[in-house]
Amino acid sequence: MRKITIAIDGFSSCGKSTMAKDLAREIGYIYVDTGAMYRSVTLYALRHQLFNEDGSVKTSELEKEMPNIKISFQLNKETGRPDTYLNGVCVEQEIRSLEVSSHVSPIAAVPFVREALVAQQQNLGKDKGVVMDGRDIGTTVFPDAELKIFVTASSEVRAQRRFDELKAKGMPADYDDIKKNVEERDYIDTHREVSPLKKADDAIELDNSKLTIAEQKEWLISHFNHIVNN
Ligand SMILES: Nc1ncnc2c1ncn2[C@@H]1O[C@H](COP(=O)(O)OP(=O)(O)OP(=O)(O)O)[C@@H](O)[C@H]1O
Ligand SMILES: Nc1ccn([C@@H]2O[C@H](COP(=O)(O)O)[C@@H](O)[C@H]2O)c(=O)n1
Repeated sequence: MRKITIAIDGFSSCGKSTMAKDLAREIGYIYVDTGAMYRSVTLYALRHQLFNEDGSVKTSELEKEMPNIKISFQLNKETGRPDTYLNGVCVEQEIRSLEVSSHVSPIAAVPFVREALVAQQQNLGKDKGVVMDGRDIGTTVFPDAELKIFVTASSEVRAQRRFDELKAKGMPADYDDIKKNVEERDYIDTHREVSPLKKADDAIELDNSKLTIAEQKEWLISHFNHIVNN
């Protein structure tokens, strides 16, 4: 069966990576979480004091540090999913913290950061057979992707899902803080100058507010089958 490129974009915490991971596992494709890459640069910047007091990025310092930031993925045999590594150390937990979530969108708006990560993403997907999720996969990273999905859900639903997830993991969570973070990231991601979050003209939109995880997986597999069988 021919291999294709699948781009899943959308708003924060709407279920993109859940959909992308489920599909990749089902069809035997590589899964790439591009948000994890922006989060890793953010973690590095936090650890190296590369933010100003007001939360803006110390861009010239960060630019000098970019050659020292190496991001990679390794399959976790227990979860069956790729873990994110920053300079050879697994940072899968740390990059999901609210502190990283609160600083990531300004980092992702920096043009040289995007340029470096987009080049790496294009390289990871150059042989097709990849499901990649993010904000600009269908518009910038792989504008020729055969299947493009744009996922949405209300901010209340998204915050509630994230809140439930953190609670289930026994982690501290405040619904209002999470909702505020989700909305702030959406605003910065849709308003930045370089590759703002937007639906590609040829993307299929899915509002999954009222869908279960199983239903959205079935919906996505049917779109995949339609493309590869026609
Ligand atoms: N249809 C759904 N119904 C209920 N919960 C869902 C659904 N889809 C995803 N979730 C849950 O919502 C949470 C956020 O999902 P996920 O991490 O996949 O979102 P995301 O869009 O990749 O987020 P981010 O942009 O922050 O990386 C997870 O706890 C996930 O299990
Ligand atoms: N292709 C992408 C992916 C992510 N971002 C930025 O990273 C943030 C975190 O992404 P998550 O998917 O893990 O939530 C996100 O809010 C964006 O600022 C991006 O710009 N482009």
